Amino acid sequence: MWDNNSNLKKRAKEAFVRQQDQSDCGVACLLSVINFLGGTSKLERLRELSGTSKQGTTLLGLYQSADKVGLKAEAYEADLENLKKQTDPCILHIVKDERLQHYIIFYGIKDGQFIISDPAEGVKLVSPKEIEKLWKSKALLLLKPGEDFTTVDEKKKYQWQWIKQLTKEDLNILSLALVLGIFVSVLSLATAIFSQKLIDEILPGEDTLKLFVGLGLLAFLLFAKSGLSYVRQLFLIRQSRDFNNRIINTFYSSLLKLPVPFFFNRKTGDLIARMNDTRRLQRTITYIFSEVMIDVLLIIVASVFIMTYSINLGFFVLLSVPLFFLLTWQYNEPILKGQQDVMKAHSANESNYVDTIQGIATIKTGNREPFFSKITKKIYGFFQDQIFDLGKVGIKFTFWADIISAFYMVGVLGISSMLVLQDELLVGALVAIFQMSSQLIPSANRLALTNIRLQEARVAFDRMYEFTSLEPEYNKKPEIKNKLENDKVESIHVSDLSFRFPGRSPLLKDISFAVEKGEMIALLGESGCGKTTMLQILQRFYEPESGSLKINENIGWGELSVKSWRNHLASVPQDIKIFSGTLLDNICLGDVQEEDVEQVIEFCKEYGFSKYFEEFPQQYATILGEEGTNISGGQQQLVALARALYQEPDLLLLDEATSAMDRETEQGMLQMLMESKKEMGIILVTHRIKSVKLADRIYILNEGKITEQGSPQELATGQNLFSRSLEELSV
Ligand SMILES: Nc1ncnc2c1ncn2[C@@H]1O[C@H](COP(=O)(O)OP(=O)(O)OP(=O)(O)O)[C@@H](O)[C@H]1O
Repeated sequence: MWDNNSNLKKRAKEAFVRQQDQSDCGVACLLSVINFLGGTSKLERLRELSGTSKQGTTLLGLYQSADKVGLKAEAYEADLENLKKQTDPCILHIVKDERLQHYIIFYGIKDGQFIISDPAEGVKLVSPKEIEKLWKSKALLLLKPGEDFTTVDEKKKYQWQWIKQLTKEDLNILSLALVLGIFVSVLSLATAIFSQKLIDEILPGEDTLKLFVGLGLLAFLLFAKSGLSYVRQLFLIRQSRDFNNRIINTFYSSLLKLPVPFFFNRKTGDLIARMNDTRRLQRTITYIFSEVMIDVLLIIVASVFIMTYSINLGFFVLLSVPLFFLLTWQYNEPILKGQQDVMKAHSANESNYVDTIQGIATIKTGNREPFFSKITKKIYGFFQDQIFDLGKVGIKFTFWADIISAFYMVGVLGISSMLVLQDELLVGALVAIFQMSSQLIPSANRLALTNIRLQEARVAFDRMYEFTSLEPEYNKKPEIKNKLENDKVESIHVSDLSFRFPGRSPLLKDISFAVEKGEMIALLGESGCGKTTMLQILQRFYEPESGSLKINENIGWGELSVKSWRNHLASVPQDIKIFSGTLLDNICLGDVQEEDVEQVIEFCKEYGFSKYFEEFPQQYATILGEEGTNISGGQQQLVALARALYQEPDLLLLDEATSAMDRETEQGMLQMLMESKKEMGIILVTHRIKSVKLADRIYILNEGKITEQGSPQELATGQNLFSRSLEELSV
């Protein structure tokens, strides 16, 4: 037991996360516990994993999200005596002020008092009596680190490996750029040295020959500097291009491997903003690898050079450099916070653009342009305010950096002038020292800003890494062998399948149904009863909570990889996506080769699509999507149906796939499907009773369960949704 553990309260305080609003108390508790155990996560992610809504989080939602972040969670009902004995943090479900549902954390006991972390108030000691009063439900969630729990240190290690992997190919080119940079910096000191020789030796000696030789040498060095600088810049932009290509490709391809719900729950604008953030990463990497060394060298070389004229002056120069670092240290926090705020506001702004442009028709029909303009103005205004605030911090920083530079330049000039007056320094040397000092200041300034640059890149990197570190759906079970490689799916049997969205009550309960090749079955049910979700589970977008699915009666679902399973099915969803490209591209969804053209045209003729597609302005070459012709909802469904059938699936999932078609087209397509089903099994989800009537079997879903099943003839005589809809149809 943690009795009298004085360190515990301190650790609890360090780990404390304050709730942002009342609905957040559960996830704030969870994040505090994660911090306490040495891990790391984000409120946003926990909110999503736990299904936190405006009403808050259920204990079940917390349990499920804890499991997903690698914690071992156990839910109990306990009493005060059991609680006292706990040696791991526990989230308690309490009722505050007799009405408010709330979560708090119990960490342990100190001097007979309970160490409690309340996300609304902070860490405090509470008497057993008070706990008894608050903790009426006696429900607690015990949390321990599980096998998959990643600590901050481990995360850093993975991040470092990721960065190393990404920059491995750049090291050669960056090293070359570095070497060239060193030459360029040393050569840029040539002017200063020549000025000194000119003023102190050549001009007083009136030696014209020496003057021309000197000028020639200077010209040569300056030309060499320009040439080397040119080559170095070329190297750097090449590295920048290659690095950006590499990082975006890596980021984007790992993004596409993430499970579908990830995209359902994210704003497109936020993803785009994060991709744009990669440039910050590239700039910092280039700077760290190629310029930091140059700045360090320039400061050392210039200081040593100044020391050769005057030791004291050299020390003065060297000692002034830390002042820039001191200043940066002072401004580190506000600049970092400002950068984070700007990045967040940038994401929100991009998301708003995507949202409003995608919803333009709804906005216009409702004459809501003024409202959305106002919202956009506000969001953009907020984004600009964040840039402004960061700019203000930047200006203040620059102001103080200028003051330090002025102090430094006056100091250098003052000391060297005194040395000239005391005949310890020649005027030419003074000019050279002044020139070198002027070159040294920007280097010292840049060097001092390294930490801020690093932090900025770290924020951008963290935002990217958050996504790239998520588990891709394909890799979940890499050892799986594809048992179905050359075989076709002849039948599927779903048994006792249950499913719920994180933190929500069960949506599908013990669902069982079957479909065989040559059959069309229909799922019928009220809106929101889970039909679309069932089809999404079949596509393996979501994992069911329990139940099984057998393919061809003997292959378990888990014995197939997600990828190979999807090779056997095709779907027409409710929301159809038409991609930018020709009609042909949209049907093939891949590299269209010359031989495919004939094949697609033949396929469309055979399946009865050609009479619709030949009416398109350029027939199969008609450009569709964002940059092309807009097509009607019914035409979009025709394209999507052709796309699905062209894949020759064994299982076809149709979710309101003909709802926007005219009666005649719909009848034609249903007829075609009735003929095609000999090659596949079809699952139809529709509210259209005329289509349902064509099914071989109907499954009626009600309140998450299949309440009735049978052929249309069998169900028509009973009392159910199908028979009632039939009656309405005949009225
Ligand atoms: N990603 C999600 N997270 C949480 N709840 C969700 C999510 N997607 C859907 N739901 C909820 O699940 C329920 C079932 O949705 P689903 O789309 O499966 O219904 P449906 O039967 O297909 O409805 P319709 O006939 O209107 O198409 C709905 O209440 C919906 O709000």
